[in-house]
Amino acid sequence: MERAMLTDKDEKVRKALEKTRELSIPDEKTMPVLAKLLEEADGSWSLIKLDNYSVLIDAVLSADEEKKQSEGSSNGNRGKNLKVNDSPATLKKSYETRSATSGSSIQGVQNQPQLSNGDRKRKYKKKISDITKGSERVEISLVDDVGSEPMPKFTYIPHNIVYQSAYLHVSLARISDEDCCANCEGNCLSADFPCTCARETSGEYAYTNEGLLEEKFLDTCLKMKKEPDRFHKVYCKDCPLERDHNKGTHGKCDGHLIRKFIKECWRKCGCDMQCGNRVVQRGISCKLQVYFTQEGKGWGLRTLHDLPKGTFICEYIGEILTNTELYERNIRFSGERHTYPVTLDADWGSEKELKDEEALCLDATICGNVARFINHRCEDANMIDIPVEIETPDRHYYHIAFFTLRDVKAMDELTWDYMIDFNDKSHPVKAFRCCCGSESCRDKKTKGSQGKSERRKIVPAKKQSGSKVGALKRK
Ligand SMILES: C[S@@+](CC[C@H](N)C(=O)[O-])C[C@H]1O[C@@H](n2cnc3c(N)ncnc32)[C@H](O)[C@@H]1O
Repeated sequence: MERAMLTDKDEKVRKALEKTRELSIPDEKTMPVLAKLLEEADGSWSLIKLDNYSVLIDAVLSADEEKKQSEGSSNGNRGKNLKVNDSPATLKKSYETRSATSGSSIQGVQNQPQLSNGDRKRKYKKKISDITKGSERVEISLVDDVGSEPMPKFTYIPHNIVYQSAYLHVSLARISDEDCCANCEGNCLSADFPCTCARETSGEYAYTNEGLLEEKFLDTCLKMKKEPDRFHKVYCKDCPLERDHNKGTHGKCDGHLIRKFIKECWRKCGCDMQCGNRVVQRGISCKLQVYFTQEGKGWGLRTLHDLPKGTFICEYIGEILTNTELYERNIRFSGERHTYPVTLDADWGSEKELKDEEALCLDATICGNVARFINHRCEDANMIDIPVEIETPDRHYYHIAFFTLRDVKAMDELTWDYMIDFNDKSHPVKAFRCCCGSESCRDKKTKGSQGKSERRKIVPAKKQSGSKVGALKRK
C-alpha cells in the first residue's frame, strides 16, 4: 500500500539509494549528488541509471574525495574516509569489480571524461540550462567538462528566416487541391485510406502511428546516400555549386540526385495539429544536450534518452541565403570563423538551370538552432538528413530534418555524415581534419594526427553527389 503511494520519482530515488546502500554509502551523501546529477541531466534518469548506477556511485565517491581534500586531507584515496562498514579498499574493489563486470558497451559512459587514474568524473565548468531561451518545446542545455572553450557565439532561432534576398514565396493560393487534404479530419493516419499528402511517398505515410519514420522509407533514403551512383542523376548546364564568381566561369556539374521527400500536412489540410503526418513541424521533443567533445571536434550534440530508430531529432535551422549571398558571406568571414551552410539542393536535379537567387542554402553561422552543433561522422553516423515539404510545394525551399538511423543510447553523440569528399585534391578549401573515430573514416590523410584537433575554417568542400554540407567553388 505504502509502495503504491510512492510517485514515479520517489520510486526511482528509492532504487538509486538501494544501489548506493549496497556499498554502505549513507543516504545523506547520495542525496545531494543525486539532486545535482539530475539537474545537470535536465531531470533525465537515463544518465543516473546508466551502467547499473555506476555514474551516480562514481559521482558520490568523487564528491566525498573532493570534500576530504578541501578539508586538508593529504590522502586522497577514493572513498577512504567514508564512514562505511567495509574498509576503503574493499569498497573501492567492489566498485571497480562492478564497473568491470557491468558490460559497459554504452558509449555514453565511455565518453565520460576520463581522469588519468581511469576514474570518470562529471564536473561541468560551464552550463547553460537552455540555449533555446524558451523558444523550443523542450529545454536544451549546454555543458562543458573542460571549461577552457569559449562559449559558442550565435543567435538561437527555432525557425528558418530569410536573410535578405532569397525569394521564398509562401502563399495558400499556391497550394493546389492536390497538395493538401482539405477534406480530412483529426488524424490522417487513422483514416481508411491514405490522403493526398501521402502521394509524395507513394501512397504510404512516411510516419508510423508511433511517430517514427517508416523503416522502408528510411532505408531507401540511406541507400540513396550511400550508393548515389545506383540512382538516376541529372546534370546542370550551369551548376550553382561549380560557379566561379571571380572568373565568371563554371565547372562541370557532378550530377544531382532527385531525393526522396516527406510531405507533411499543413494549413490548408483539414486534419489537426496532432495528425500523425505532422512530425517535423511540431518541433523538437527529445531531450538533447550540447557538450564539449573530447575528440577535438569542438561542441557536439548528444541525447539524454535512449532513442529508437526513426526518431525525429531536430531540423537544420539557419538563415535562408541565396547562392550569391553565401558566396559573399564566405569571403567576408574568411579567416575569421567557421561557416555552417547546407545547400538546399534536393530537387536541383529536376531543373536544368538554376539562377543564383533560386539556389538557396541554410546558413547557421550567425543564427541557427541546436543542429549547428551536430558533428560529422564518416559512414556510420547515427542520423540522416531528409528533405521535408511543409508550407510550399516550391522545392527551391524545404526543411531539412534529422532522423535516427538506428537505436541510439542515452548520452551517445548524435552525428551526421556531411558527405565531404576529404580526398578531393582539386578543391582549394580543405574542410577540417576529421576526428570522427569511425573505422571507415574517409579522411585518410589525418590518421597520423588524430586527436590533435586542427579545426580549419569553413565547411565547404567540393561535395560528393547527394551531399548536403558544402557550398560554393572558391578559387
Ligand atoms: C556544424 S559545425 C558542428 C559543431 C562544431 N563542432 C562546433 O563546435 O561548433 C561543423 C564544424 O565542427 C567541426 N567538426 C565537425 N565534425 C568533425 C569531425 N568529425 N572531426 C573534426 N571536426 C569536426 C569542424 O570544425 C566543422 O567545421
